[in-house]
Amino acid sequence: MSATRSPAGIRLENLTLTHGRHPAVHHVSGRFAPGSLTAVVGPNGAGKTTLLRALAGLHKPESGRIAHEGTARIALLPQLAALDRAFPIACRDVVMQGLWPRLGAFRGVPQAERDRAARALAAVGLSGFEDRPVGSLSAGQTQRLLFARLLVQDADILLLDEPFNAVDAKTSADLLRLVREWHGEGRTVIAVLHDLDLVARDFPETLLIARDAIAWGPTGQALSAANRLKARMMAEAWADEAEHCHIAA
Ligand SMILES: Nc1ncnc2c1ncn2[C@@H]1O[C@H](COP(=O)(O)OP(=O)(O)OP(=O)(O)O)[C@@H](O)[C@H]1O
Repeated sequence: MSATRSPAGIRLENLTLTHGRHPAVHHVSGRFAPGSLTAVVGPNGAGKTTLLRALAGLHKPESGRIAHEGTARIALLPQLAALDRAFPIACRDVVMQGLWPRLGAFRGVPQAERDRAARALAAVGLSGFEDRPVGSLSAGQTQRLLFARLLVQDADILLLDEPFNAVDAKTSADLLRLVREWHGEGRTVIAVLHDLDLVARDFPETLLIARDAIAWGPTGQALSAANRLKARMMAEAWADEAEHCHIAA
């Protein structure tokens, strides 16, 4: 990835996201500062994936706004389960998908870009996997592959949805090293995570969400016992059939 970065932050202005009539993210305001490394945590169903998809431009706000500070290339690492591993596609071609926004899906790929894909596979420890069908990979190898696809996108803002889910300690450490490198290069990294120990150790900023933003700021403060309890209670207070803007009793 290239070393020089233009500052790329994102502001949420009273952002509400819904699925049908269900609120998934509710009147959230705040800022992912340029170059920040933020964990998004919260109970199941708290709206974390929906928020990430909205930041990637894949989910339209019901109300409020997502304001980008600066011109940024954004890349999303979806949850591992979102990848169709039964589809017969080789690892090289999965990595190449990361080049589509720049090269188009159906154009020939220049040798330089093929080399870049090979380097990305090597960087995640998958040298020699170019022709392997994706369905033959273990969960950890598949997550490495998705990181290689992210690498070739050379994005200013990286959105990671449970990047260390279903991977062992070695893979997790290797991928975390990449995340730290991206942060060190001035990229803005936003990751949905469930492992609070990892968050406390490696993520300086945290957004604790339970549809509403419970806390957003330095991780030590955001993850206080009081805030975590509040997040649990808020998650229980939101019924799935709740009307937009109403908390069920
Ligand atoms: N496509 C969809 N259609 C209808 N409702 C949805 C859809 N996707 C998510 N939801 C609902 O929106 C709410 C938030 O879901 P989301 O996946 O964003 O939560 P999450 O915090 O990422 O959860 P988890 O930690 O379990 O992955 C949930 O109530 C969920 O059922």
